[in-house]
Amino acid sequence: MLFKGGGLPHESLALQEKLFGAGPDYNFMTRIERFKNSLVRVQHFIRCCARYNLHDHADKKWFEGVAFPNEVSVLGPHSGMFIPTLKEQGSEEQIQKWVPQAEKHQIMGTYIQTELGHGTFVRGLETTATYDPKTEEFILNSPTLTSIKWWPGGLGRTCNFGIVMALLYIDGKNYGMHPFVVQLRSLKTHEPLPGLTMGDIGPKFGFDTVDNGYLQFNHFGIPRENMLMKYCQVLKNGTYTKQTRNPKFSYGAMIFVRSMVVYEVAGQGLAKACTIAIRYSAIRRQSELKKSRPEPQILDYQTQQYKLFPLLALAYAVWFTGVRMKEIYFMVNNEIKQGHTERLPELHAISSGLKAFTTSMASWGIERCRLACGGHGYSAASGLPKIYVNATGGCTYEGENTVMLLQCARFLMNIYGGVKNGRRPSGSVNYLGERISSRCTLTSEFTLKSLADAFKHRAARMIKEASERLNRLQASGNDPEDSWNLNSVVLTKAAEAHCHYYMVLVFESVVESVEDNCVKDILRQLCQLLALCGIQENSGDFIQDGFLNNDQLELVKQKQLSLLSEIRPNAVLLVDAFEFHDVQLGSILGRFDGNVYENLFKWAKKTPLNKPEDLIHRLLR
Ligand SMILES: CCCCCCCCCCCCCCCCCCCCCCC/C=C/C(=O)SCCNC(=O)CCNC(=O)[C@H](O)C(C)(C)COP(=O)(O)OP(=O)(O)OC[C@H]1O[C@@H](n2cnc3c(N)ncnc32)[C@H](O)[C@@H]1OP(=O)(O)O
Ligand SMILES: Cc1cc2nc3c(=O)[nH]c(=O)nc-3n(C[C@H](O)[C@H](O)[C@H](O)COP(=O)(O)OP(=O)(O)OC[C@H]3O[C@@H](n4cnc5c(N)ncnc54)[C@H](O)[C@@H]3O)c2cc1C
Repeated sequence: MLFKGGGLPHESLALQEKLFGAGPDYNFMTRIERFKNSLVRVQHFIRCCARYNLHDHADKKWFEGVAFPNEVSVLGPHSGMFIPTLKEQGSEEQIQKWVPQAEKHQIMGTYIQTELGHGTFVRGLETTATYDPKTEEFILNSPTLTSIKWWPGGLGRTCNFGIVMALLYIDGKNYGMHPFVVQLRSLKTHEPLPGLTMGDIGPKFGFDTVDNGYLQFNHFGIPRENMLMKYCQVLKNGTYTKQTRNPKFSYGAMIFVRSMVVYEVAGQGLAKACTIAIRYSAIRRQSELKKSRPEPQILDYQTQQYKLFPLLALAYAVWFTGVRMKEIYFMVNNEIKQGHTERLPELHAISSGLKAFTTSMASWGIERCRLACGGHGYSAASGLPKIYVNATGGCTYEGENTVMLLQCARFLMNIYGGVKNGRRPSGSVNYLGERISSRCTLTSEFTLKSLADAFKHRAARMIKEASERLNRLQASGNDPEDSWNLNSVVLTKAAEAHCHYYMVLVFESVVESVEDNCVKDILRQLCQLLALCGIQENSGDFIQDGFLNNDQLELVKQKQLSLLSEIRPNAVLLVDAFEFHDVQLGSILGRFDGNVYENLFKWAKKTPLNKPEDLIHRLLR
């Protein structure tokens, strides 16, 4: 792979610098300049992919990380949602019609589902697609103000196509949410087609380079052939047929992006923030550790290590978990394509849970990295603000995190209920079929197996207790919906415990798979630190049923602190191992050459506010 991170031929790095490194500074641009600059880079990116024959997905993703550092371009919704939905939900004929055009970027599409009044509650969406057998068209309409499509990336100014999720009506009957391919703009003038009102939704917390937009339909007709018909069809005479029992097949695009977000957003964002903060902490010297001795690297303060090394361990854990999540997605998706849908519920649950768990942890971790960098961490030059606003969007899009945890909890309750009725669970929930051992095997050795077993015990206990509490609530007269709501805090915590165990288990399996003993030992330290910090931060969960006692918790704390000094010698190497190019980091604090102060001063002098400007002089006179 030409551009794969790691062992890149030097000339390729020079190529990246030439192509994308020397451009205008993102931090000195207005929102409109950032958006326009992103479009220029999108065009350049597409031309470069063609010129250098970049078709390998990993190459394109790596190249994308250089072309759009810590930002989403309009290629995100196009390549991450529009094309995958066409491929997953379109008939062969529809795939042949639209996918080649989309892959050549002759059409640019987005995924249009959320409305002004609804995002989470998909069944509450109001946009209608009413079939007219006379014209053999679907008439798309926004019947209310709240039904205006709102948020889709690229919808404001860029995309000329979109997949619209709308309620299918035939002869007055509502068949539920279905996907429709809609041309939004003229391919000649790029003007919105008649019957469509479109625009950008305005400035946001981040995502400056994407024109998230709104779209209002006014009885807009599209051909019958534009409903994606892999799993269900509408015949010319209006007859509705379907080949799947599961109505959730149309929700497939969301599972795909959720599965990708774990690695692409949470994993990458936290790893970059750790790289910046740990490299800078090795450069920054401050205060006095010992009288009449030089100022120490701030990375030598135990408190600085305590801030950053658990996050480094978490970054490795999320990275490995994201890789595993992708593997599971593609494996189960292939099974589904062959008609085996048994694992779809588990895929939905684990992708929902891990997307929520890892984006929340990553957002929290990126902010702690900023805080660990003092004043310069608060400067845009650190790169950390941009990394944060880009990553934290992942807590909301593709399913708001609380809602996603509840979806995961719903699956866990189904599985746990099945176990009590004799069903044997498998896959990521197979442990729920085991008897919960109350015997804690943790010793001062803190083997990875004993640590993973502690997280298994915690998850199994919390899931069991959530289920029992749900039953008690119902037994005391609450209806199922109220019982669920009155139990939802407990349910989200049980889902988080499940995801936490899953992440520790993945990390343990990766460590055991490493053959090089030196690397194995270092990764084992990180996995131990991840687990010990998890136990300490959630100690109530581990002592509540007497699984751990105070003496064991004291051992946990001591081991945690001793690991900090054991990891210190390898900390910078461990972030260098992520192999982020300086252009991908977008950070003066995290530069590979460590030349921070000189470049910070150079950068500041270039800021537009330092350009001689009469108006400002007049204002200040
Ligand atoms: C830049 C690229 C350059 C080129 C590089 C090469 C490109 C290659 C391509 C690869 C690209 C990689 C992609 C990168 C990704 C990272 C980049 C990020 C960029 C992101 C930009 C932002 C994009 C954002 C998009 C959006 O936000 S789209 C809108 C998302 N909206 C939601 O998620 C809504 C959330 N709500 C819901 O999903 C549902 O309402 C609900 C699940 C909450 C409830 O649904 P419902 O009420 O219908 O269901 P119930 O709760 O009653 O449950 C009923 C049963 O159905 C099951 N269920 C529910 N959902 C699903 C599902 N999705 N699948 C399967 N089953 C599902 C429940 O489990 C219930 O089952 P049960 O009855 O058995 O319990
Ligand atoms: C950066 C970004 C990009 C986006 N891109 C797209 C896109 O390309 N295409 C697209 O269609 N959409 C897109 N979206 C929209 C996104 O999918 C929705 O914002 C998201 O699904 C959350 O839905 P909502 O806005 O309705 O939040 P709400 O659900 O209104 O969330 C508000 C609060 O209500 C709570 N809540 C809601 N329901 C429940 C429940 N059942 N139980 C407990 N609490 C609940 C939530 O937990 C949250 O705390 C994007 C959003 C963002 C921020």
